[in-house]
Amino acid sequence: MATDILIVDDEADIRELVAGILQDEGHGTRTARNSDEAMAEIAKRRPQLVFLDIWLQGSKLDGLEMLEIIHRDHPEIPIVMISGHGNIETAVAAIKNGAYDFIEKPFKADRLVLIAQRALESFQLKREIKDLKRGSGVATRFVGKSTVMNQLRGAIDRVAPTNSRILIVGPAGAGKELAARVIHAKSARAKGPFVLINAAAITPERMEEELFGVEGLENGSRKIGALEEAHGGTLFIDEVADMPRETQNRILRVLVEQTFTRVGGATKVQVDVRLISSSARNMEEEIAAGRFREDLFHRLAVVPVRVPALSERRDDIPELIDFFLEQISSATGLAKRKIGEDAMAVLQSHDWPYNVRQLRNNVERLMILAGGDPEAVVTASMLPSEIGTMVPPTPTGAGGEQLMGLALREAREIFERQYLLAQISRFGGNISRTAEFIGMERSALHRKLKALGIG
Ligand SMILES: Nc1ncnc2c1ncn2[C@@H]1O[C@H](COP(=O)(O)OP(=O)(O)OP(=O)(O)O)[C@@H](O)[C@H]1O
Repeated sequence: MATDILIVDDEADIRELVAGILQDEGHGTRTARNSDEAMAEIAKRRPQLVFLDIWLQGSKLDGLEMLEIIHRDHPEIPIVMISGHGNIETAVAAIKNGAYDFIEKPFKADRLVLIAQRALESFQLKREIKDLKRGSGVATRFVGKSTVMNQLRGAIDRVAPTNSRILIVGPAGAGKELAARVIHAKSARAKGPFVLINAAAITPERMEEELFGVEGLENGSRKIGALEEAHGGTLFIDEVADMPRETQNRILRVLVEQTFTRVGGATKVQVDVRLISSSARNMEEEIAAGRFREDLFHRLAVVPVRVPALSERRDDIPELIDFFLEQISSATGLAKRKIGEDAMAVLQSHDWPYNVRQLRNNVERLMILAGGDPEAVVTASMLPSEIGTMVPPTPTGAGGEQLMGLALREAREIFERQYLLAQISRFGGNISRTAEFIGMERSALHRKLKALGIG
């Protein structure tokens, strides 16, 4: 991810110099001349690092006052004070008040680059720690008060404390994995590991090694598999219907015999693992077609749990959107957005074939596309065409609004193009994975890319 450094200085020369040096190192920079501009930039998107001049001529707040506010609101952002010759004492005081470091004018490019590097690493570390701390909490927060969600919650509360094996069924992206995590978190195994293995993402050849581990590797070592890793906790097999027949046979044997051997080994391994599996496919059909063993199905689905499609609980959509705005904003620093009533109505009536994951991805996309103004309200006309109908600009006598509408549409296309290109490059050019991630069908993404003049 590109870095984002804010440089606050009243002297244009210094701003340009610092920005230039950092840009040469590949960093992204923004600049501000005074406290008002700086605060507006920070509100727009949380920077990863701030260079802050101690003396800010013609600014409402000086550097030390700003330090106090930024540090209070965003203690995780490192702030490097830029001090003039002779005010080292002030710079030292700034460090006592929470600044990360200071750099004295005139400075050498090398020192600036080094300080920036170190400060960015500190930011990254703090964020990772925060994510880790937050991880379990967020990952198990199950949003939604609709009747179907309350029923699901009730079912989860009943099955969680038991040790029964559970099969969670429901459409793609509806929250099956999340339900499994909630069950684990509410079980007596909560302090133990939660290990996930996705049967659809692993080749049949590797599946057994991943599940059971391997013995007798080249250097004589062994690798433990998911079953052993989950000892004392829960093993979640996602898309269990995609498990090859041979692996189904072995799993069944493990469930009957309660022990297994690693691939290439003879040692009998015994583990204490609760098995939760999930499937987006209709298991009865899989069994009828001979693709899934019926006896295994009955052993896995001691208790079946169904996660409803998003279209069965439209009442939950506003709360889910709020939750994702908050979650994405705190994870990425993007400004939260207000969703206008007309946009909310469209979002609530959309069918969401890829369910909550697709909704979440669209919220992220809107946050990126909404541009710089954090106060801007997302209207129905800003929604991507595959969700709402793109509302055509209101024709007026003078044609001004129409032109404005066209300009907006063009700007949105540019943003959208950038967004899609960024996602595609994130997945190494793999269109299928990109499509899955942003919750679009592959063919729809292709059409969209064509329409935007890409590929
Ligand atoms: N009720 C909910 N509250 C908050 N977040 C949710 C909820 N349901 C799903 N999510 C979020 O939506 C995304 C998709 O959910 P999840 O991965 O659990 O779906 P899934 O059914 O397992 O998907 P797949 O079938 O593709 O494996 C995740 O980011 C998850 O955290």
